[in-house]
Amino acid sequence: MAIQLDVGVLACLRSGDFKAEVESLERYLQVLTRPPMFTTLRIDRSCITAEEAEEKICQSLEEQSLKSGVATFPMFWHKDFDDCLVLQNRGPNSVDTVEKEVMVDLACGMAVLRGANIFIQGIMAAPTSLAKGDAVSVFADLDKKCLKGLTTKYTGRKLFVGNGISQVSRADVFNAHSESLRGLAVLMTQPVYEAPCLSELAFPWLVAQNLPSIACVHALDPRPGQAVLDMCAAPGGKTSHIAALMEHRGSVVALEKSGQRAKKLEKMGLPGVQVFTFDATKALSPGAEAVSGEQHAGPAADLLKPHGVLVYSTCTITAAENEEQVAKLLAKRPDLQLVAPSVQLGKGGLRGSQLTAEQSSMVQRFDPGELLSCPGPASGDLHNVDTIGFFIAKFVKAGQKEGT
Ligand SMILES: C[S@@+](CC[C@H](N)C(=O)[O-])C[C@H]1O[C@@H](n2cnc3c(N)ncnc32)[C@H](O)[C@@H]1O
Repeated sequence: MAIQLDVGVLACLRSGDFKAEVESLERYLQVLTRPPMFTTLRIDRSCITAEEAEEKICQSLEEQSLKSGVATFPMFWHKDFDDCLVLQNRGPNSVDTVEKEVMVDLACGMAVLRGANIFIQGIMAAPTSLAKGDAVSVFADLDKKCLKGLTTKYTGRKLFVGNGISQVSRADVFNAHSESLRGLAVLMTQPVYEAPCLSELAFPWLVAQNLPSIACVHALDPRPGQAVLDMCAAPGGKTSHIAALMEHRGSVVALEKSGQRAKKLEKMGLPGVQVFTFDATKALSPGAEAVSGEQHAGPAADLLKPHGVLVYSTCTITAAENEEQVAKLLAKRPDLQLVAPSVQLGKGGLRGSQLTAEQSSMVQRFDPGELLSCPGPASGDLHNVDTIGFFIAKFVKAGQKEGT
């Protein structure tokens, strides 16, 4: 698969003074055409020991491997985080297609690239002859144009994601009653990209989470008994990590402006976590006012107590949402000091941003485009770079009193 820019736009950029920008854009487009080559699992070490967790995960991966025939995955503990297991994915494999084709929707296709099997609701089209036990080739509908229930081969743009064994007939899929809609439809036996199937690792003490999100909560470094405010909480990956590092002792207030997402988070029943449907930009101390267009670090600084720690993070790599927000906050709030996290995995800030060299060295920018830079990251560090795009900045508030 390749992502292509409009030829006219590209020619225009190349003809101008944008050579570096075009090169960097092309690097991103290459990286974005494949899934990350690592899966990271966060373990709530307040519930289980490292040895027990590792044993149970290995056992589950071996069971998956026996079912699907896909070999199990090399696994190691992240050297900086004792609650993070890293699994090495594989691919792209060269896989020959078979005659029967099953089309799946784009979201389902993307999940298959990250190790999932196919459930009935993801299927868009299948041949009329499809029977349980058939070998099938699975394609993702790239343009969302495949008609549900199509009986002929789809001829639009499609991405081959691998082969599998159908667990259902066509009638099972398209005449399905609502209760059977959740069933397994295709067990992937020859995926183009191989990764552990996360739905099969359903342990209460395990969360599949991107490495930068894990690094973000470690930068905050919450301790038992403290009080923490999570201002954009759902689906709750970081909230649950905060609660785990606090060993579920202390108080975590989780704000989420979407009622539906807040409800789901509340249903997780995390001990010590109070969930509120609330717009965090309105969570200001009396007398303070939100400035429109500013990110949540505006109000958060007001709410922070003296010596309190504020961690600002985004899952984007744009300077406008990252370095520029940090620079604005530092200019506006002399009581906030930018500090380096104890573990610095992400690279520093963008060159040429509004941050000084010293400030840049303290923020963490996770930028998958680095994978293709020259020289690239050392092979032992690939799992720290082959991640989603992310940004983390940590501040400490000045003050008289002790506390967090
Ligand atoms: C990227 S997700 C956050 C991921 C989350 N921190 C985690 O680690 O699982 C962003 C969430 O912030 C919520 N959100 C956006 N603006 C908000 C606001 N002003 N107040 C509260 N929540 C907000 C969105 O509804 C969405 O659920």
